[in-house]
Amino acid sequence: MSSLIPKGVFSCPEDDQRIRAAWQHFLRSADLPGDVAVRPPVDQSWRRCLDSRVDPGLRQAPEPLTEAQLQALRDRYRRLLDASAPVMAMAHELMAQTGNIMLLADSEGMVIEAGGDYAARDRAERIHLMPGSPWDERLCGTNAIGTALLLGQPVQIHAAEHFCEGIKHWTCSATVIRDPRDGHVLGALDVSGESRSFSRHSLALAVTTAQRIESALARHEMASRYRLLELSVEQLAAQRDEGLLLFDPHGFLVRSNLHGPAALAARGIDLELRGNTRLPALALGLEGRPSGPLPGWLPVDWLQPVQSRGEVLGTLLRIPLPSRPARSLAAPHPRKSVPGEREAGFARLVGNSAAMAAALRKAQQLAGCNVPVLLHGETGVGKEAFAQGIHYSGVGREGPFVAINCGSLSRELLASELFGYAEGAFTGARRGGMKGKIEAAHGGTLFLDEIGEMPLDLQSHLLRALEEGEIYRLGECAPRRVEFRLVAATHRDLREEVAQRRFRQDLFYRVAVTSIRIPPLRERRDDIPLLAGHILRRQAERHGRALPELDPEALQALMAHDWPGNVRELHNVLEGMLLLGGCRLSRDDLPDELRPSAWAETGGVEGQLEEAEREVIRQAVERSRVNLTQAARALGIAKSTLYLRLRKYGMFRTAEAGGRLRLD
Ligand SMILES: Nc1ncnc2c1ncn2[C@@H]1O[C@H](COP(=O)(O)OP(=O)(O)OP(=O)(O)O)[C@@H](O)[C@H]1O
Repeated sequence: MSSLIPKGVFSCPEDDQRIRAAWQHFLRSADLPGDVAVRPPVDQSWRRCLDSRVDPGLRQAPEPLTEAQLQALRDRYRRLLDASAPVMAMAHELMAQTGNIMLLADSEGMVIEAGGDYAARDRAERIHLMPGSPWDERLCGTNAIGTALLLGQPVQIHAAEHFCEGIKHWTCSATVIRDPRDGHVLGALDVSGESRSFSRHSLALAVTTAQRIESALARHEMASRYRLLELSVEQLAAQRDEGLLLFDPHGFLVRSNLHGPAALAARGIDLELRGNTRLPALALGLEGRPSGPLPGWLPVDWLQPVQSRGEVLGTLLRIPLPSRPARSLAAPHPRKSVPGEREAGFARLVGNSAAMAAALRKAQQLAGCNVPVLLHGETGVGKEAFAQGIHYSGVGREGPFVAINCGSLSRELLASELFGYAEGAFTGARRGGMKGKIEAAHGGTLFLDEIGEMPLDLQSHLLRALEEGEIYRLGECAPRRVEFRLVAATHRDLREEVAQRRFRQDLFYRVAVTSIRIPPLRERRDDIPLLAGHILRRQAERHGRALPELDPEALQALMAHDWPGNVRELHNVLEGMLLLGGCRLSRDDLPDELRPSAWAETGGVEGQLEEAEREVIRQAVERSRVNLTQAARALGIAKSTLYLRLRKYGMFRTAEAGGRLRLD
């Protein structure tokens, strides 16, 4: 991301005359007069211009590219152009009649896009400040685009500060645009106008616009990584004896399967698997093929493009383990689970609804693949139960399962719980220090509940633990090796948290791409009968009670409820009913919030009156043992009215043993 505006980058138009005189002196003697303060970035740039023999009498930048050449350049910079299109369009509108233009340049200073005031654009074209023209400092002397690119920071160049005569009636502010993945400079954003339009704010505008472009780039990047992983996850999860490394279209490593490090080591390939590992040869060219010569150790038939609808989104590098012959790339054999089969770790998760089946299928698929998994869902939907399922069905099932909730601890406590501490690290620290949860999860799974609540600085330490496989206990200088699988959970939208800068983007990439949404109970009401039966059986056993029968009316109420607390709430309700009710659990045994008033959706006073009426009618009918003439008389209403009311409230008059009413 662009840094904040450093000191000394603003021009002082009131010094313009003196700076022009200093420039003339500089051209004569190759040095500045002692009494004029030319700002350091300008002074240094003039000296570079002299060294590069830039012609100070230049009246304009070199001739622009032809239309075809410019188009080819723009194709190369498609990603940057797409990310900046909305802000350039806005600049066009906002800068109308301000005398200012906005320019986007590539990393060499070649202008690739322009927007803003039309009249100013016409005047800018006279000095070739336009798409297709190069504004490299070595060609055009001191200028905001070229100088910002050389310095890698924002800079304002006003009037006489420009090195070449023909540009001295312009004022320009520019900053660099960096690639959010690794911070390398992608290009520059410039705001320019004739010198009378000078404003200090132009530089602020350039910096904020560049930041918006960087954010857009990061969002695009996140979305395409998401797609790439979605497309490759089945292959990465498959239990095959080969190393699989997934690379994005720019040649950055996205993921490795479990055998990746072993396959590299077995073949003596020296490639460290870290978050920013890059194989430049795997950067894809325009036609979706690797753009550079492959390293000697990499035969072309190890490469498999990952495609969607004809577009190549990345590359899967498949490294056969030396003992086995390489398999045909065309015939991958992903491990398939038998339909309906539920792996051991997931056996205690109940539910056959389509939504639950989809979540379970994905969890079983990811369990076999050593990637972090993010579980997304409301409270009580079963995130921890899923995490355990993934652990007990995964490769580390023999190791420990360690859970910690990031939302329930203060920052300090969470830090020491996660990373542990050395003896004497702080007052009250235990003698001998303490092992943290990450170390405790070594060889197994760490379940980080509510990861979205983790403070930003701890997120960096967690990322390091994931990427480098080492942690430092608080107060210790030597790292400790840790190897664990991360399963994280959150109820938050982590993309939004990243956008709001409350969650680190690199950690998001690491954990959120392989995510599973666990649907809330209200989206899978079909599961409630099965779940209710399962919970009642378990609780009856636990409390040494006979298994009670659940009245259909009560079940219907359970199915109609919205369950803000999801399965946990259902569990608590049923346990309470079991302990307080008899051998048949009816609607009367339901807690108040699930009684008819809560499931009748009318709500408010009207709803409550109706509920009261319904209850009076029910009692009268039951007391009369479903003799409706007698019940109507007891209620003081006509029998026909009673019929209408019974229909309205969904009661029908078939009496069960004991004369109870049931819902229609
Ligand atoms: N599909 C299911 N089948 C059986 N039991 C379930 C299921 N889903 C959840 N449970 C049970 O519901 C209770 C709550 O589940 P769990 O603690 O996993 O939820 P959670 O999403 O992690 O909750 P929180 O967000 O509050 O931490 C547990 O007792 C769990 O065993």
